Amino acid sequence: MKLSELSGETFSPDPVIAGLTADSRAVTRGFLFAALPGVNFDGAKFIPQAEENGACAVLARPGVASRLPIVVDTEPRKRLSQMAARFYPRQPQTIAGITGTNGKTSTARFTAQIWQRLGKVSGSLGTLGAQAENYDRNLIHTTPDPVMLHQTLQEMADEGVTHLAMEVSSHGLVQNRADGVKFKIAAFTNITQDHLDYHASFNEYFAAKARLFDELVSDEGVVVVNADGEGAEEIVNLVKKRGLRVITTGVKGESVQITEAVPQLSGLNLSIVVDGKTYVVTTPLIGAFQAENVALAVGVAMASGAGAGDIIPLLEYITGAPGRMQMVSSINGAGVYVDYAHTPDAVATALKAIRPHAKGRVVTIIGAGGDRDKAKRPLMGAAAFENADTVIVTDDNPRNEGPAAIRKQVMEGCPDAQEIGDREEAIAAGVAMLKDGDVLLILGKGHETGQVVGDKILPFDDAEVASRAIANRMKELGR
Ligand SMILES: CC(=O)N[C@H]1[C@@H](OP(=O)(O)OP(=O)(O)OC[C@H]2O[C@@H](n3ccc(=O)[nH]c3=O)[C@H](O)[C@@H]2O)O[C@H](CO)[C@@H](O)[C@@H]1O[C@H](C)C(=O)N[C@@H](C)C(=O)N[C@H](CCC(=O)O)C(=O)O
Ligand SMILES: Nc1ncnc2c1ncn2[C@@H]1O[C@H](COP(=O)(O)OP(=O)(O)OP(=O)(O)O)[C@@H](O)[C@H]1O
Ligand SMILES: N[C@H](CCC[C@H](N)C(=O)O)C(=O)O
Ligand SMILES: [Mg+2]
Repeated sequence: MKLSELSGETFSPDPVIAGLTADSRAVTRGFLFAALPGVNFDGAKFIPQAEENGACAVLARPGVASRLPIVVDTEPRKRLSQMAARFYPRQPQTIAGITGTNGKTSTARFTAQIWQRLGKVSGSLGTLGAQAENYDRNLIHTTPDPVMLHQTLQEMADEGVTHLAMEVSSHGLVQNRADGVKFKIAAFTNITQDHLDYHASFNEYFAAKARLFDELVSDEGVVVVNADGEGAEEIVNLVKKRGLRVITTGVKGESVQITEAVPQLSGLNLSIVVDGKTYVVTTPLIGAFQAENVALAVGVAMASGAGAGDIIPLLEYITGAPGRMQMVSSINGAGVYVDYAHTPDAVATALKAIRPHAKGRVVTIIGAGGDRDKAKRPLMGAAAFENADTVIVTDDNPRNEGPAAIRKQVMEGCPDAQEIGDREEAIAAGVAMLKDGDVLLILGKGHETGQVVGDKILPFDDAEVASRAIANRMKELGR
């Protein structure tokens, strides 16, 4: 594709663009290099390196000089997204963007499963990568950079995917990563504290999420809102101003109303009312909060044109996302679970959700990530203290921070907790204290397969480590 076609402007010379990237190190011959201002660097600094690597054009803010043809834009991130969408023009026909602090991955996975059982070729894209029946791609971010994103959307469309449920993170929204995506549906889970290391205030965090609803979803789009989530009312008001159709879901939902969500030992019984008709269904999911995510997924499927009577019976077959309230095994009649809660609200929610599964004590293991929102750490500790009987504080991706200092901040919220820095030892200690009827809930890493220490990723999988700890404990006990 020529630069003029890609940019919509006239250029002479008008080079053929072989690819796009915002990383000078990834430039090869014939690429357009997008020089983006970032948190650490101004990408303009890398134009010489991009040239050396074979770049034939540049995208940059006004005032940036280059001897290559240059596309100038005051919003280069937005422009890069538009260009990526032109370079990779095919997208699944129906894309639902899902945002919110907690529940995006779960809702995206549920939606894709519903569509699949309705006979659509469906997929999901987010924290767990991009997946469809014949497609599996690992992505570095929940919402990848626009080039990787549009390449993935095109590959999925070419694999026949027509229906895609896609997570849209607040970082992705601020950085315009998804501005070229044609969202027919936008869904909102909830908003509570997270990422205040990156967003200057909670209001800015909220404004980032709101972009999906006031700017990105199409004018003919449908918005689906979990009415039980914090921030729901604001989102509903905002989209009503735009005149978009709104579907609200949850206990307070008007379109998809949950009238009962009763946790069972191995599932969740739900009563859901749509258009005055009550549907009763048992899902195999653990955790009362999953009712919110399931109802939201039902709303998204309805927004895509399916009927409640076709959708709701399918919930019987829905499976949870890996690492979300996932039962690993049991020992001494005590269940061991792994969950991805890494915000104060998620910690409280997950622990409350596991309580009905414990006849005895709820033991939890918790840590907080380094180089991320520091203010949430004591709040996560306090949520653990308030909702568990025994708390062990350990490490969770210290990244470039001192792990002891992170643990100390978590322990401000739960001073009586046991502190065991080494995560494997912490899990072994948690397993060793279990008695008949207890539950151990290991929080924070969910599906992750590594512990990020400095710039190294050491292999670490909570479910695997917990299984090993259980096997060792059984040996010790002579079973
Ligand atoms: C805070 C944040 O989101 N930063 C992302 C952002 O970095 P940045 O623009 O600030 O980059 P920078 O380091 O200042 O560099 C500026 C520019 O120079 C370029 N550069 C840099 C060095 C070089 O040698 N050559 C070069 O061209 C960079 O590619 C960049 O375009 O753009 C980079 C390129 O796309 C991302 O890798 C980087 O993600 C960082 C590593 C990250 O960890 N992001 C996380 C927090 C994130 O995005 N998380 C969200 C939310 C997860 C959730 O759901 O909770 C996600 O969607 O995953
Ligand atoms: N509706 C909800 N309300 C509150 N907490 C929830 C909800 N859904 C999930 N959680 C909690 O949040 C954790 C993460 O869930 P999930 O992965 O679905 O969210 P996410 O929004 O995709 O997170 P991330 O931003 O890290 O990608 C779960 O393991 C659970 O503890
Ligand atoms: N998507 C989340 C992942 C957090 C997972 C937790 N294990 C951590 O490292 O804090 C984030 O970027 O905040
Ligand atoms: Mg996610």
